[in-house]
Amino acid sequence: MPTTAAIIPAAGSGSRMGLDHPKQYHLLAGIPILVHTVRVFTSASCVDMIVVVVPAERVESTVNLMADHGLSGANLQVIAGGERRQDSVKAGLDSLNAGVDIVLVHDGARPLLAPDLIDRCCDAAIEYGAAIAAVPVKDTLKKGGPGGRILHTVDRKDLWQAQTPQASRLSLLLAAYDMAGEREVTDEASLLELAGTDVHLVEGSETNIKITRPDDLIIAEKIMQNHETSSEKIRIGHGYDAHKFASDRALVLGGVTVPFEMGLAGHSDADVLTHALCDAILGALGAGDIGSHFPDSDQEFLNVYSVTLLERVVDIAAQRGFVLSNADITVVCQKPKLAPFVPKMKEILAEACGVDLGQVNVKATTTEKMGFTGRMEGISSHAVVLLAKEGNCK
Ligand SMILES: Nc1ccn([C@@H]2O[C@H](COP(=O)(O)OP(=O)(O)OP(=O)(O)O)[C@@H](O)[C@H]2O)c(=O)n1
Ligand SMILES: C[C@](O)(CO)[C@H](O)COP(=O)(O)O
Repeated sequence: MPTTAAIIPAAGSGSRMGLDHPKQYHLLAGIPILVHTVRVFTSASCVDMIVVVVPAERVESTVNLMADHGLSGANLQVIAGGERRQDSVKAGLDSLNAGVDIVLVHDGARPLLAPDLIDRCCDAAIEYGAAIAAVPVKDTLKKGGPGGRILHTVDRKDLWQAQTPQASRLSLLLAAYDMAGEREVTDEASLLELAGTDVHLVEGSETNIKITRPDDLIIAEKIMQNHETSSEKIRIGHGYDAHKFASDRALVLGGVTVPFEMGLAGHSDADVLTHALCDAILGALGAGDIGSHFPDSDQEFLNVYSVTLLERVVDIAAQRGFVLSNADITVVCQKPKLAPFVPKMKEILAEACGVDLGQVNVKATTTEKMGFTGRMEGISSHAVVLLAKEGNCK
């Protein structure tokens, strides 16, 4: 298979959207538009590498943003764009190594493309040299003149509205750029046509919209709701943690200080039950674990009340549009007996997660003196959670 690179131009200012930030960073269903777009390309089997082209001042923050959403690695590069879309695309082309055969250019502001459209554009570029996504014009078109007067009607027969991806052999697009010089274009096909390259049409979709004006966000939200697969509506996660007993510590479990002659060792308050719940939520999000978000090398978290960490984890989920549907936690503890404290634990954890009491369950068990917990070396805990997209959890 030819080596294929995707270039995602996302360095625009989004002036027509009228936001105080570039539209490609605006949240769509709780996730930045650009993250949605890049995610589709990371799942495309024909794409070997992705170059995201962003405003120069946002390169570093975009790298972090992608990593926060589990998008990182040698095959995902973020580089600075240029003044015009075509300059940003050229910056992407210049970043590619000579081994790339096919290049797909796709607007970062088009997050709703279907993965199969990427494959079809790629296949067409391999077959014909160049191909773009497009949809047949369905409205009657008018040429407007001064004062909004109609000059004439444009025959819409055989007219197509160009979209992206716009795909071609890398060599053809580089040659087209060389030939075009400073000519202003609004898509790659224009350059290829000017260079005499036959460009083929691949039927796209009306849902592959470019988010350009405020109304487009309303349309995109609705399309996203219909697109969301079950994995984007609900997410399951598991968390596990264990801590050793320590004589000079308080025993904190589920946010409750439990009277006992020993506590648990740890950088924080070592609340093993709450840590397992944090890891289950982060696991459901694909967002790492408690150690990656609250490192035990950071003085900020020395002896921290772990329920405050849980609140921050719940915020991370909320930023991605997820709320806790329910949690089931099992703490494995030979001694002390925890049953009297379970109701308070549930109350504290439910409040921290912003859910009803019935959505958080806490169970305590011994191991009949088997294993490290049975030998009173420490306490462990498992947690399982179900997260749901806002509006889908009841
Ligand atoms: N200098 C530029 C201008 C645009 N783009 C990208 O090209 C795509 C399509 O451009 P458009 O929708 O016009 O985005 P903006 O230029 O940001 O919008 P506006 O024209 O409203 O300012 C977008 O993903 C945009 O980020 C880019 O990478 N570099
Ligand atoms: C490339 C494109 O999306 C095809 O429709 C369109 O030309 C981009 O235009 P913009 O003004 O840069 O959004």
